Amino acid sequence: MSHLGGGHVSAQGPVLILVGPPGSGKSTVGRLAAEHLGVPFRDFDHDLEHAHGLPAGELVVRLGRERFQEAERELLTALLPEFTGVLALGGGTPTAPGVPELLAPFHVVFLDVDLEHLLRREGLVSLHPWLMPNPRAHLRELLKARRPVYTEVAAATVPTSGRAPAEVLADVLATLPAATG
Ligand SMILES: Nc1ncnc2c1ncn2[C@@H]1O[C@H](COP(=O)(O)OP(=O)(O)O)[C@@H](O)[C@H]1O
Ligand SMILES: O=C(O)C1=C[C@@H](OP(=O)(O)O)[C@@H](O)[C@H](O)C1
Ligand SMILES: [Mg+2]
Repeated sequence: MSHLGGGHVSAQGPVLILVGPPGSGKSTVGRLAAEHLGVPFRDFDHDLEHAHGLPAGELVVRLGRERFQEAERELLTALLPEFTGVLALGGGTPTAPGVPELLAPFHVVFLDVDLEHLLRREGLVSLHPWLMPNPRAHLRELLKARRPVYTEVAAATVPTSGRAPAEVLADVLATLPAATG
């Protein structure tokens, strides 16, 4: 259970927010969850791309991590009050300064994955050029550093290693408060 969120789910804003490392399945499962719930789906990486004119993975390289995170916080601040569907965040978004506080009123679920399964996920390096030159070492450190942050902002953690998106979806839906689940 999140210390920041404390289970206070806001009536306004996204009904569900997915967090987790790149390749954990936030976009895939988020889309399925929105379909199941009959609400709109929003991929935060696409919002960033739309606002800044470059795919999120390239934007990290172009702006550097600090300015990328400022851009993320700014966009998220604008989006949260006006979007009521399912939101898949970027993998690094919860680690941007100020973002855990922004997420606190909402129902956040952490999609967890272990390193070996993550490395097998399709398109990982081409979508995330900043993982080069050693994606394995980079992801190992990234998981170690970020797991506490994901856990802190989320009300629930759903394991995804070796599990199909439909199985993950069922677990995610089961975490929702009764009125929306
Ligand atoms: N549970 C899963 N098992 C295997 N592959 C998955 C799973 N979830 C997603 N994928 C695949 O992994 C890749 C990354 O998924 P994506 O949803 O884009 O992750 P994220 O948005 O968290 O970066 C995609 O090729 C997707 O089809
Ligand atoms: O983990 C990260 O730092 C990032 C993850 C990406 O999103 P996905 O997790 O949806 O791939 C994207 O926002 C950007 O490349 C940075
Ligand atoms: Mg994604």
